[in-house]
Amino acid sequence: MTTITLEKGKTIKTLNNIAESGLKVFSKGNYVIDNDSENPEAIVVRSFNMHSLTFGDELKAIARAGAGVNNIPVELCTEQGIVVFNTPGANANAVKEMVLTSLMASSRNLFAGVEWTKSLEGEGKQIPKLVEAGKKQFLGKEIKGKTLGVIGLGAIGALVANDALDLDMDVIGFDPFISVDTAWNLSRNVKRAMTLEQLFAESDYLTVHVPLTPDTKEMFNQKAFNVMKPGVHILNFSRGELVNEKDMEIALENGTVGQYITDFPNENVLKMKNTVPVPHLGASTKESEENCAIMATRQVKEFLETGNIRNSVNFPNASLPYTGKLRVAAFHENVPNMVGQITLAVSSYNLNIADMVNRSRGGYAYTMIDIDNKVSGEVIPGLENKIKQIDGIITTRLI
Ligand SMILES: NC(=O)c1ccc[n+]([C@@H]2O[C@H](COP(=O)([O-])OP(=O)(O)OC[C@H]3O[C@@H](n4cnc5c(N)ncnc54)[C@H](O)[C@@H]3O)[C@@H](O)[C@H]2O)c1
Ligand SMILES: O=C(O)CC[C@@H](O)C(=O)O
Repeated sequence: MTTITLEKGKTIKTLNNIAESGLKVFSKGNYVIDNDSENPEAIVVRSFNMHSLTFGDELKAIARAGAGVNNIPVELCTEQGIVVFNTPGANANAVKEMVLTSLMASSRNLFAGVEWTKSLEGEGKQIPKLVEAGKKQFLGKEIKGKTLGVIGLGAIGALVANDALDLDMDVIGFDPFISVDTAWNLSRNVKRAMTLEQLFAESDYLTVHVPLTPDTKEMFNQKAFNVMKPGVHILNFSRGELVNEKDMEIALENGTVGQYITDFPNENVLKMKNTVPVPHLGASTKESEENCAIMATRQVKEFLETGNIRNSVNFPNASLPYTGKLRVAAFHENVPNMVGQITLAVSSYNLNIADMVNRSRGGYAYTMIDIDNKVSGEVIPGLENKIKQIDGIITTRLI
């Protein structure tokens, strides 16, 4: 356990191995990293499943050093006013490199070939002869000129799609919610599929880069396999639950799916034919772990120290330049007259507003108000309590 203690500290807990360069972010300021804490102010996590945890009343933020947040009870956090961050794009290059490596290696039957070669240990001088005789069982396919279907054109999918074009593949993509930023970065040579079925029908290789949501869960199922080209290779570096395992097992047995390369092995997956189980290595590079950890911890630190929110998956993003004067930060229901009531509470203490921001997201909103005056210590708890009593306020901080 790493412990960095300065005077009275804000407690940060980590639930997975977080790169030291990220934790160093907390060495400036009053922070204690205590992985045994029952009531931390912030948690930094990677893949640890947080669904059965209960959260202490000090918890203000959870930062996922990575992309997928399906291991975090995001809705519950929102209801409790806990901001959840992730680190968009910070591990995208690592995953892209892993996808392209696996695409080529599996197409050349490299994994199965190497495994077979190792089984020849003990055959002594016969090995070269056995290799030449046995290699025909691993005859591969070149990816050049074949079609790669990319589902989800976000940070990872767009990188994969662009680089696959450079490998002389034809690329077809499907993403009904593509962001403007990604659309700008995507090569115009990536063909747009209008439906998932069209993409399934045209692809020799499929790679999936979508979050796990109720909409995407088990998107690879019998119905999908029915329209795919026989022998298609499927790469899943997103989440295991995107695949209906029973249907995948049958599709592998009858050759509808030629190979299934997955970063999410389990007991069933390990029993399936023609499967390449990878131990969740997609984002496991030094560079990616550092990028994610630094981005996650910086976002948490900024939020705790200034209230500013960047890259939240449940709160609206909102920031104001921090002047060091008193700031009110309130998370509340997105209903009429909340800002009016908060500013009324502020003016009841005869305080002047220097700056403010109010942003909403779905049924919730976040308001930050900067006070112009020097505020005495006694005013702060009174003002905080007054704001907390407003109907619809979920959490309030005076920073
Ligand atoms: N194996 C690993 O180590 C690893 C690492 C990083 C991310 N991931 C997984 O990959 C996922 C994608 O990561 P990212 O960084 O590219 O995320 P991202 O948010 O940048 O991109 C996701 C894309 O999926 C699209 N999308 C959402 N629903 C869709 C649907 N129904 N059909 C088609 N497209 C849809 C979105 O519009 C978005 O463009 C993550 O959610 C995570 O589960 C795994
Ligand atoms: O932390 C990891 O190693 C994996 C991260 C990955 O699954 C993600 O969603 O970003």
